[in-house]
Amino acid sequence: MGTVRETIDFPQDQRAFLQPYLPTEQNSSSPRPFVTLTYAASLDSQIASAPGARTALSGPESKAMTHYLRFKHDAILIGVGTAVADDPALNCRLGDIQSVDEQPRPIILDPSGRWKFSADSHVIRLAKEGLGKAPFVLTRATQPPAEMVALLSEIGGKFIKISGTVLERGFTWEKVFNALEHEGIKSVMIEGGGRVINSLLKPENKALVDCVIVTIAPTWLGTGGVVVSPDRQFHNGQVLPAPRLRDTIWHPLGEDVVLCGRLASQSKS
Ligand SMILES: NC(=O)c1ccc[n+]([C@@H]2O[C@H](COP(=O)([O-])OP(=O)(O)OC[C@H]3O[C@@H](n4cnc5c(N)ncnc54)[C@H](O)[C@@H]3O)[C@@H](O)[C@H]2O)c1
Ligand SMILES: Nc1nc(=O)c(N)c(NC[C@H](O)[C@H](O)[C@H](O)COP(=O)(O)O)[nH]1
Repeated sequence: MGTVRETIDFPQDQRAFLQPYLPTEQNSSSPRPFVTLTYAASLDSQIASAPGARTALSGPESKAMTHYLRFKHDAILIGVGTAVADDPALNCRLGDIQSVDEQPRPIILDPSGRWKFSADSHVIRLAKEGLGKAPFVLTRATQPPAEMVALLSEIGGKFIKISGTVLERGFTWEKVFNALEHEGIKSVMIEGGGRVINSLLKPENKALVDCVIVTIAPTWLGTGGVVVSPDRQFHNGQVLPAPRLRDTIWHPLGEDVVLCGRLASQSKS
């Protein structure tokens, strides 16, 4: 049975506040992709009610905004924890989309082959039906399983091998962005999950992030969920400055508030 084609509307008159935070043509001449870090959090800074639990936090208006962001980026990137927990679609369901060429490319960071996708996985099904692009899976494996290689290649996706050192069982971000640049990807929105977000907020990585867009939902999830709270960093016994946003806008959207800001240049101070 085919997938029901859902169409989401993000009204034109609500789009303007995001404009200063979106990738532009000027950015596209930069050697590395424009990076937007975006997620939805509860009032207790949690993005899921438990590790591995898919948790809807965004209301319909901010969900529509996320689809607009997907429309404005060349790629959507998630960690394997999110791929396994959410079986996400990773496509844009905005009415603006005219053809699959306008869809963002799903990128999954899966160093050790935890994501056991099949023809039934949401993102694969959508790509088969022309409702999204096929994923690129970043891996450390020299020989990923042949049936997965075949499934991806049938729909225009692939495994991309990232070699060299790995950071806390993850890839170094420079290598990830180099790989995306090599694929001609000029802008990427990083949607999570917890480990990916907390890693990007570390002092050594935060200069790689151009904009941060957080949806804050008016709810508390309670202890035990997936928390956005980067480790406190020390240097010579001193606590390093905590990440902080500048150029902020707080924009109410439905019952949520959307916080936009920038991290990058602050890390140089
Ligand atoms: N509310 C939201 O906006 C939102 C968004 C995305 C995910 N989520 C939730 O987050 C949860 C998953 O989060 P998680 O922390 O378990 O997994 P994750 O999605 O952050 O994936 C982490 C994995 O990615 C891989 N990885 C590769 N390079 C990495 C790097 N440089 N840094 C960090 N990881 C790297 C590692 O294998 C690591 O274990 C799920 O419950 C999902 O529903 C919520
Ligand atoms: N903006 C946002 N609000 C949420 O309430 C929520 N849970 C996510 N989560 C992001 C994560 O990347 C999910 O995996 C995708 O939101 C899956 O969504 P799709 O199936 O692709 O529509 N993101």
